[in-house]
Parts: sequence; structure tokens; C-alpha cells
Amino acid sequence: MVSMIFNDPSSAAAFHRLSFTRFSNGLVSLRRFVGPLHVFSNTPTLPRALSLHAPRSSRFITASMAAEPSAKVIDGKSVAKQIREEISAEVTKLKEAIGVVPGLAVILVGDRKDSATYVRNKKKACESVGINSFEVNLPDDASEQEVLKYISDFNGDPSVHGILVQLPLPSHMNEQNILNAVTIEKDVDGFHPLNIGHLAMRGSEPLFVPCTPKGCIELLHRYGVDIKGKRAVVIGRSNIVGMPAALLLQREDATVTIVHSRTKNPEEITRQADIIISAVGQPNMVRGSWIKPGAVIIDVGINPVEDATSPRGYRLVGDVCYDEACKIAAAVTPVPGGVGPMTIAMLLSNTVSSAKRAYNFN
Ligand SMILES: NC(=O)C1=CN([C@@H]2O[C@H](COP(=O)(O)OP(=O)(O)OC[C@H]3O[C@@H](n4cnc5c(N)ncnc54)[C@H](OP(=O)(O)O)[C@@H]3O)[C@@H](O)[C@H]2O)C=CC1
Ligand SMILES: Nc1nc(=O)c2c([nH]1)NC[C@@H]1CN(c3ccc(C(=O)N[C@@H](CCC(=O)O)C(=O)O)cc3)C=[N+]21
Repeated sequence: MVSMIFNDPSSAAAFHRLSFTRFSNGLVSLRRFVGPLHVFSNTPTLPRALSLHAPRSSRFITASMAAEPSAKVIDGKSVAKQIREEISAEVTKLKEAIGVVPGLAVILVGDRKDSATYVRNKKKACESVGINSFEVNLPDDASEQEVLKYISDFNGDPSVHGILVQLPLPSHMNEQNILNAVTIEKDVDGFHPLNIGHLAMRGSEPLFVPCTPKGCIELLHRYGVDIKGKRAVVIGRSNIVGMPAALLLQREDATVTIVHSRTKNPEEITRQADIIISAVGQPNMVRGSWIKPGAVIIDVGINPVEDATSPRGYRLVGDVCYDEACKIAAAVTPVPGGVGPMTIAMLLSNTVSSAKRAYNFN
């Protein structure tokens, strides 16, 4: 038996919620109960709160019905839009109060089409909230020294509050050397070893948290998903997504397991999770059978798959088999429109925080 709980959109103001309880025989019973709204109070236009808890006191008012359960869609695109509006207001406040406009510098090396698209999207997002953006495009055969020179210039430029070196870098460059060169005060990607080290240490705070994992947690928060005490599985252990996502979940008091390419029984381990964050890069790897009924799924994967019907000849899918997940999970992020837009929103947020910190502005 599983429970999925979500606010009734037609009566959210009265804090009424509907609860579907699905039994092993496939029947679904509908309950209505009145209770405290689970979490967020400052996001009135956001989607309904979602809780992993079963209600303690609830009142049966309706009989059973046979229906295919369907997960709630965690709409990263609309949450990111809301966050951009919040950031835009902060940027205006900063400018009016002390005449400072936050600035983000992006360094792109090489001519990868996907990287160029991401950089273009970041630039557009900056414009949309009033952040200045500075862009450097270097050819694929540029030297590491050239990149380091630009980083050093941006480190010393007071109009730049955030520096992002688009990854991946060409293979002749040493990624660690380059990421280490960004001053930690402007490391809005949160990839500097000192920022990662602070993230990993209890009682310590990094200046910046990596954008994609931060966006995943922000989605869980804004959808009212309880993390404390839950079992979380992160699939993938990269420096930019999987590892920091696991650290963040742990900081939120989840019990965290990391699944990677050498894990012996990934399906069985993942099936124990209340919360799954998948960052692998394998289309549709996480099947319905990997998912515990009622789990919440954050799908970070962005995988192009051939699609002759799409104008681009391909479409993007996640690591999680979306159709199967929808039938068994409580909530799931789509691809596109899930974590991707949140990554960019968190980058803007980190850039504004950096500018505020530089001027001691609260
Ligand atoms: N939405 C967004 O904003 C972002 C999306 N992405 C997307 O997320 C995905 C992951 O990105 P990234 O972390 O950079 O990728 P990496 O390739 O750096 O890391 C992939 C991770 O997945 C693990 N892995 C690979 N195959 C399997 C498998 N069969 N079973 C279990 N684990 C496996 C690897 O394990 P091992 O360590 O053992 O090799 C590794 O830890 C990609 O699709 C990428 O495009 C990335 C960044 C941002
Ligand atoms: N230094 C650095 N920092 C990064 O944060 C970083 C990086 N390098 N290299 C590449 C990855 C990938 N990444 C994404 C950002 C936004 C979307 C995004 O907005 N995706 C849209 C779809 C975009 C489309 O349609 O192509 C979505 O999921 O809805 C995706 C992926 C950031 N990364």
C-alpha cells in the first residue's frame, strides 16, 4: 500500500488536501483531510506542497476507485521563472541602494555546440534579471596559460562577481589547475576544492554550492518534500553533480547512498530510496522496477536520443524512464523542463549573493 499526498488545487487556500492510497490490489482510495500545510510559505504561486509523510489523522469521505496513479510533475521551468523574478527584484534593490550591478563572466573554450547553447542561455538569463554578463570565447587550441590569464583578470575586476569556466574543457587542459585559479569569492559554480571541502565538512559553510545540486534541493524544498531522515539514493558521483548532491542531501539529514558504475546491485539499492537523484548520462536507465512506490525523483540526466520527428533530429530525455516513473513515483522532474532551468537560476542566485557579499549588503 502506498500513499501520495498533494494539495487539492481547487481548495488550496482552505488547506484541504487529497490523499490517494493505492493498495496492492490496484484499487485507489481517495481521502480528504484538513491539516497544516507542509512547508513553504513564501511561494504562494508555486505548485502544491508534497509530503512523503502519511497523514496521521484523516477522514475517509469517498469510496474506492480504480485509477492509474500518476506522479506529480515537479515543474523546474516554472520554479526557475519564479526564482528569476525574485532575483530580478534583488538586483534592482542592490542597484538602487548602492549603485552596484552584479556581473558574471563566462569563459568558453572550443566550439562544442551544446556548450555554446548553454553559454548563450546563461547570457540570456543574466539579461532577463539585470545581471551584466561578460563572455570570452577561445578556440579549441587555446593554451591553458591563456585561460589562466583571463581568469586572473576577472579575479581582479571589481565589476565581475562570478566567474564560470564552461566544462568540459579541451582534453589538453588541466581542469583542476583552471578551476583552482578562480578566486573562491567568485566561484559561483562552487567547483573550487575549498568550496567543495567546506561543503563536505560538518560545521562549515562553503561560499558557493554547485548550481545543479543546489537546484535539485531547491526543487525538493519548494515542493515541500521532507528530506530529514529519508533514504536518498544518488546515482552518479561526478564532482559537478553526483558527489555534491549527495553531500547536500546529507547536510539535510537524509541517509544517503551513492550508486555508481561499479555498484553491484543498483536496482535493488535504488528501490529502497524515498528520494532519488539521478545524474548519470544514460537515457532511460532507471526503470519503473528501480523505483519504490511513492518515491520522489529528481532526474538530472540530459541525454539526446534520435528522433526523426523532431526538427533538430533528436530530443532530450533523462536518465529515468519517465513514463514508467510517472506510474509509480509520487513526483518526478521532466526532461527538459526539470533540473536544467534550475541550474541556470541557481547560477544567477549565486552571482547576486556574491555581489552582495562583496559589498556587505544584506
Ligand atoms: N540538468 C543539468 O543542469 C545538468 C545536467 N547534466 C547531465 O547529467 C548527467 C550526468 O552528468 P555528469 O555528472 O557531469 O556526468 P559524468 O559522466 O561526469 O558522471 C556520470 C556518473 O554516472 C556514473 N555512471 C555511469 N554509468 C553508470 C551506470 N550504468 N550505472 C551507475 N552509474 C553510472 C559514473 O560512475 P563512475 O564514477 O563509476 O564512472 C559517474 O559517477 C549527464 O546526462 C549530463 O548531461 C550535467 C550537469 C548539469
Ligand atoms: N562550468 C559549468 N557549469 C555548469 O553548470 C555546467 C557546465 N559547466 N557544463 C555543462 C553542464 C550542463 N549544464 C546545463 C545547464 C542548463 C541546462 C538546461 O537549461 N537545460 C534545459 C534544456 C535545454 C535544451 O533544450 O537544450 C532543460 O533541461 O529544460 C542543461 C544543462 C550546466 N553545466
